Amino acid sequence: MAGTQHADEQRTHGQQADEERGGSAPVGSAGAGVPAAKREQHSHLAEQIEEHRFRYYVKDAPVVSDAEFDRLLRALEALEEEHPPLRTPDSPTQKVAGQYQTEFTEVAHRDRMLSLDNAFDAAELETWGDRIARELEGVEQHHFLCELKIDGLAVNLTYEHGRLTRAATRGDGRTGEDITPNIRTIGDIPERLRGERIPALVEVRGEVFFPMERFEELNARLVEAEDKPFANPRNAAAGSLRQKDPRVTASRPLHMVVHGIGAREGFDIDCLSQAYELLGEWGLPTSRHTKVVEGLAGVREFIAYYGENRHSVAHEIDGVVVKLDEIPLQGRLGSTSRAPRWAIAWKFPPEEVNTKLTDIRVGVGRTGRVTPYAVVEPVTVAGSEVEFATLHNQQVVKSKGVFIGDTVVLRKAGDVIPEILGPVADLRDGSEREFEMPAECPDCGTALRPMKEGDIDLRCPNARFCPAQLRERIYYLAGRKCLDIEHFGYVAATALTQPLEPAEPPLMDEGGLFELTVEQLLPIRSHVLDQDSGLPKRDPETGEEKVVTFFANKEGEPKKNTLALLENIQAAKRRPLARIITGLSIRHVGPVAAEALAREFRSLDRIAEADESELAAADGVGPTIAASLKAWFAEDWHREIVERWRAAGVRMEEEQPEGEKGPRPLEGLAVVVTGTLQSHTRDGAKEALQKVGAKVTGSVSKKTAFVVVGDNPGSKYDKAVQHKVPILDDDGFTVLLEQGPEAARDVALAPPE
Ligand SMILES: NC(=O)c1ccc[n+]([C@@H]2O[C@H](COP(=O)([O-])OP(=O)(O)OC[C@H]3O[C@@H](n4cnc5c(N)ncnc54)[C@H](O)[C@@H]3O)[C@@H](O)[C@H]2O)c1
Ligand SMILES: [Zn+2]
Repeated sequence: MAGTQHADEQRTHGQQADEERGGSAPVGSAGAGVPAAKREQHSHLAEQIEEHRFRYYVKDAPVVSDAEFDRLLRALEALEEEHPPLRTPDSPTQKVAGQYQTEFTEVAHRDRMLSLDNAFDAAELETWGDRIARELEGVEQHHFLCELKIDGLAVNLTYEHGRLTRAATRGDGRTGEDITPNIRTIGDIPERLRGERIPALVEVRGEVFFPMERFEELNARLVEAEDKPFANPRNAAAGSLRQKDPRVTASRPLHMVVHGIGAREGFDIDCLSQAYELLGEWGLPTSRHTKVVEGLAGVREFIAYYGENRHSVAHEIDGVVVKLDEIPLQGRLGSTSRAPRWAIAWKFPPEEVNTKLTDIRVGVGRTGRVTPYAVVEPVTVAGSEVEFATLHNQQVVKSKGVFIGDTVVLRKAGDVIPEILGPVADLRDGSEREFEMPAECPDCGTALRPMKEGDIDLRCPNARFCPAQLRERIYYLAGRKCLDIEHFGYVAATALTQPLEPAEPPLMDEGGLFELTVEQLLPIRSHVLDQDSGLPKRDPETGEEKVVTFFANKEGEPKKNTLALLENIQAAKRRPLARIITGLSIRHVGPVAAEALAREFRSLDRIAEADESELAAADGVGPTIAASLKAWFAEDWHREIVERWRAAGVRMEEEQPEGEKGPRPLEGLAVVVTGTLQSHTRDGAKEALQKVGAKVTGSVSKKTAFVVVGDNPGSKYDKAVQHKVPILDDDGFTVLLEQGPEAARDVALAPPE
């Protein structure tokens, strides 16, 4: 079947549908016989929908979420279902988007561009599948082509003899906007098709999208230029493509994925999936995530898979599109005025909602970092209720362009913490205000400041007495990454550091952790704080702040968990050294750095005594961590914590790992390895040295015991000569490992003349 023939047939189907509906509505008195209230409701809804479509398709700045828009459209459909005379051909339910006057030249599509019908649940998908089966009775076989639904905007690319001659938006499906110069700036889209069997004509349909990970950067640039930021990446895609000046489009990271074909000449093809293969060979960006399946079971499997793995794909997806793969069968099913009958869109639950940004507050973290966060009118998104969203720092608040009082687009994708995408700027009424970072710590009143020049983050410098910092440190210390103490969660950390009663908290800093007694715990009454905001949680019924006696039961006796908690705290003293180090909350010393420190120095005292260059030279440590360690140990109260822990019996030395308990003749010696050795790889040499107790460091100093040099040793060799450090070659290295330092010194190389 020739492509153009198929296109004509589709057009006829559409027109028929239009005419049928036109015939059923009495001309000049749309909705006659329908109660006036219903007619009014209908026209009000229709008006709202048209307004939203205009904002969405023309201004690229919708003011309601897609979910909200879909609700309105469904309400209109329900009304028309109830009162069919209301379903006139110009109803928004019967049209593809709509036709608007824009600054672009109008161009006709050779073949109509349609929208898609939706299936919102399994039953609707089933109904669609049944209908296909009914219509195709007698047909031996049909297949479903499953694709991802990309959240962008549809474009129609016309290729004539392999040359891109025109590109247009969807418009009302018959006529779109001419965006040819803009499309030419998109790198994914070839100017000329290459390869074989290039047809005389083909309309290629696809979705242009804006990658989520580049979105923040775009809005930051717009805000800086005092332009309006976009509310989400789909609007950014549409807004970037529909630019009068194609140079602006060229500056935006737009991409496209092919999802259909329209009119064609000299291009006969049986299946859409085969068409995609050819389009891919010609250099067009096709999707790797399509699949041809036989029955609805296969469709359901595809939907389930991408429902679970929605974020494993490079672009944002908002559903799955299922199409009949055989093109002649598509023609047989035809289309309505707005959507093909041979395809259906399965929508995933929305990840974006609109809500009000009621406030921006700041929270104080474990290291004193003060982080702004958004307080929003509670909304449910991706299955959970969201009240807060992180804003990272004052720079991020600025670059997102959001004001307090704005309606904002909030996104919660999978397990990721909720974030604010952007403001719905068109809804501003002038009462919104810009966020200002407070000058003082909200928990202790100390003046905030950056800790280093050039730091964006502001911190509360009152590390010792700031109650928020202590609470967060204690919570972290008891947590998974450190001491991993069961029954010691956020409520316990709050109760121990900032109780309502007694006036003096049992923990003034982390030093007292292992000395806690049951007598100290029983009288504690405290708030239950929300971990995201640090604010007291309230009783949903009375609205009062929740106060708990966390450790004692009604009789004032210790709860079972309280006793277990105390035991667990004692047991935690024997955790590996790296976990103890991590628990000290030293800046830049997370679990990985702590592992490195424990491995290289094997004792907390040696870390405290090491000088900065020695620390910096250790593998996995480096200058930033070294400086931070020095600064930490310089504080008296920090050293007091260590002493109290030592007295309580906390592990201060790394135990020798099993299997490494052999003799350690090089214990404490610093050795540098440089150049390529014949006998060992670099890592192998290091391991061999560490096994016998040596400390492998990265730079040569007076304290270096040996420098082992291979081929092409570089400057470390010169340094060794300069500091008169014994130099060993491959053979000398073997002597060092097998016979020890005395023997090695004897075979050290003579310094050069
Ligand atoms: N928030 C608002 O104010 C507002 C206003 C109007 C429309 N909308 C939103 O726009 C959407 C409705 O627009 P619609 O009529 O384009 O319908 P649709 O988005 O539900 O489906 C049709 C479109 O899906 C796209 N698509 C993506 N991947 C595809 C694939 N693999 N195969 C085929 N098509 C694919 C095409 O662009 C096609 O035109 C809804 O999500 C609606 O919520 C929102
Ligand atoms: Zn503070």
